Amino acid sequence: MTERRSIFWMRRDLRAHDNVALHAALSASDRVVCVFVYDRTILDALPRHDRRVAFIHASVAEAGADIAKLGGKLLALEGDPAELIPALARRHDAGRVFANDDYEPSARRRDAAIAEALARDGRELVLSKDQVLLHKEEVLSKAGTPYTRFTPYYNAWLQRLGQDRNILSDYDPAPLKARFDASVQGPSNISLDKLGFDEIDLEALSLYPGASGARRVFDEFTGKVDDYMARRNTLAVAGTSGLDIHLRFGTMSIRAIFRELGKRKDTHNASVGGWIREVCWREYFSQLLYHVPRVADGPYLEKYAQLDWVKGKLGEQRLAAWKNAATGYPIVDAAMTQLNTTGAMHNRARLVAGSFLVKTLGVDWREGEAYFALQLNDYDQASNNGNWQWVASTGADAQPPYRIFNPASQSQTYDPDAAYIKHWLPALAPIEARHLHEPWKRKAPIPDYPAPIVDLASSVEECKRRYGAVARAPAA
Ligand SMILES: Cc1cc2nc3c(=O)[nH]c(=O)nc-3n(C[C@H](O)[C@H](O)[C@H](O)COP(=O)(O)OP(=O)(O)OC[C@H]3O[C@@H](n4cnc5c(N)ncnc54)[C@H](O)[C@@H]3O)c2cc1C
Repeated sequence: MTERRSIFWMRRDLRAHDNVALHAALSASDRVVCVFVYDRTILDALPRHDRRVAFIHASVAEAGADIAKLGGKLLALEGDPAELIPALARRHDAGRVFANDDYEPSARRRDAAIAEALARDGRELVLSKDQVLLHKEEVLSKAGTPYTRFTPYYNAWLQRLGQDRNILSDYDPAPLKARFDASVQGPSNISLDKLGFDEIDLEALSLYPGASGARRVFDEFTGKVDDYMARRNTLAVAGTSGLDIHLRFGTMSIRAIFRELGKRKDTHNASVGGWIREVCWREYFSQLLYHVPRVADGPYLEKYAQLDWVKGKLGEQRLAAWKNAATGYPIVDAAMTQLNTTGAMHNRARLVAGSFLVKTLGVDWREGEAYFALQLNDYDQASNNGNWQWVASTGADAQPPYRIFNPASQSQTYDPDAAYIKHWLPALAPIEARHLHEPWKRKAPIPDYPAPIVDLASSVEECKRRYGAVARAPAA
């Protein structure tokens, strides 16, 4: 049955093409009003200079232009969606609001409130799967419970993908373009200045917004995907896809990515398979946050709530040194400099810097999680939380508690020539690489560079004591 009028509400799916909710709205309606809301309840907490807001702004502009090319219009609003969406539905007498599902606890609360407000007026919020290939109850164990270990989840996920090619369907809006409503009054975008944010030169940060940016990054990656497994851990090379921000904001459909990779004759080569496995971690953490939302506030393994973190003045000093790239461990300081200046950080560097904060400095992983949430261009609550809990050994299928990343050996293995360190800390360029892996072994201290803030050997003992105390504690 077609509705007279519907709303398509664009959120973390900043594209017109192959967008499930947009396609659902066009399929079910005579007229579709498209809207994006700059959500003040999220934006008000962000600093003025926020790379993600600039990326979203440019991507909304491109999505709006693409919708206009199809004969429609994207309306941009600013405020609280909990008020704006029901009001817009009333104004246009829309029976249904279509949007793509968001699995974060705060988004689910928002959507539940909006669904309730719409229902009071006899309207409906319709949510579709778009952000991931498989969601919610689609990958469950034989007992019907969510997976809390990655490998069985991955095997079941692969099997499910292999069984149903429709999962990769292309939701092309073009055949339905006559149903776009271009008559809606209001702006197609709002300037960054009016929103209270700075313009940012994204290209200088190698960030290319919108569907065109995603296409550019994807095409570049397909040219080098065969080397993914060989190069993905080398800190000084761009051996990974760089699709993170595009997956985060939906500037490219995950289905399109898989369709295109599937066209290759050698889909099963180790590098493509290895990359697909990494993408599965994203879906694993997404379903985990959906099924176990309490992980947003504390450890999945609840006994680790008792960990005796370094707190008070010492904890604050250590956290500040970590954030400010002043730990005296070049690999960690280079990683934090990359994050602070660009919003990006290599996955291996995230593991090293994360482990350093939690296991070497003894600071609560939630401090690191919160800092990454503020800084990362690709910040995604499920992936960030899941990875921090992996590093801290508190998560569902995390690394063992006594596995501690040694910053010196990580540096030697993944940045042997110290090229990554020297790139992000150019003042250290004249220093020999071996002294940058273990500066404390150098006869004279490195000029103008801090001494290590903790001794590595004692920090290992301290970490074992901290985790051991919980392991020995009687069950609650
Ligand atoms: C402490 C910590 C925090 C992290 N926080 C985030 C975050 O907020 N957002 C985020 O997208 N990733 C996060 N990651 C995972 C990973 O570092 C990034 O996804 C990756 O660096 C993105 O670069 P890429 O797109 O070039 O990766 P590629 O290696 O090309 O991987 C392709 C895609 O797979 C997904 N992926 C890869 N590795 C992981 C992983 N370990 N967990 C979940 N998804 C993964 C991402 O969507 C990524 O874009 C975090 C990792 C750590 C250790």
